[in-house]
Amino acid sequence: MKAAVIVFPGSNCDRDMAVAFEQAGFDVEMVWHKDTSLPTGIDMVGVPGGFSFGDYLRCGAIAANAPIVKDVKAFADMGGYVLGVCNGFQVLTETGLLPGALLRNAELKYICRTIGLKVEGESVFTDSYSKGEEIALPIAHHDGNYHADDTTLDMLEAEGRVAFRYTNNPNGSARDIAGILSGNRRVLGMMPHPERASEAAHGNEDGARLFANLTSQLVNA
Ligand SMILES: NC(=O)CC[C@H](N)C(=O)O
Repeated sequence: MKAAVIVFPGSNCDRDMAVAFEQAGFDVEMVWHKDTSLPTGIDMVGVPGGFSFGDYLRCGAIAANAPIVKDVKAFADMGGYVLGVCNGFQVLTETGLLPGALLRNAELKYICRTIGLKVEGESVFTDSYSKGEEIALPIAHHDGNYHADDTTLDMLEAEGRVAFRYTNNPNGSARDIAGILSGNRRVLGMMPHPERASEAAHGNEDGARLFANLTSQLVNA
C-alpha cells in the first residue's frame, strides 16, 4: 500500500500525517505542490493540516489551485481515496471535492484543544470505530466552522455522509459537523487531527484507529 502526502508552503502536519500512514503500514511519498502528477501506484492521497500559503485569501483557496491538485481531483474522480485533515479539509472544499465551506470560528478565536466526537458515517475511514462511538481528538484551527446550505446539509445527513459530529460544538459548525464524506465515501474531510492522536506518546490513540485498519480495508474495498 502506498500513500502520497501533499506538501504546500505552510503545511505543518505533513510529517505527522506521513508517520501515521507509515505506522498503519503504508509506504509514503511526500509530493510537492508544484508537481503535476501523483506518483504511480498510489492507493491513498493525504492532504495535511497547516497554513498553506499563509491562509491568505481564504484558508485552502490558493492551495486548491496548486498544480498537483488537478491530479488529486483526477485521482478522486477515478474513485481514489483521499483524506483531508484540517487545512486539508479546507482545501478539499475549495476544490469542490467536498461540499460546503469552512468559515471563521463562531467566537472568532483560534481553538487548540482536545474535543469529543461522535463517529457516524460508514466508510473505510470510520469502520474501525463502532457507529455512535464517542472518541476524542485534538483540534487546532481558526476556520473550522462548517457551513453549507440546508439542502446540502439534509443531503449529507440523508446519505449518511456525516463522518464525525462534535459532542460539544466548539466552533459553530452547522449541525455539529466535524467531518464529511464524498458521495462515494472515498474522500473524507475532517477538522480534528487523527494524526496527532496516533501513538502512546501523544497521550491519546483514538486517531490511530482511523489509520490502523485502512490498509486492510483498502485491500478488500
Ligand atoms: N491545523 C490546521 O490545519 C489549521 C487550519 C487552518 N489554517 C485554520 O487555522 O483554520
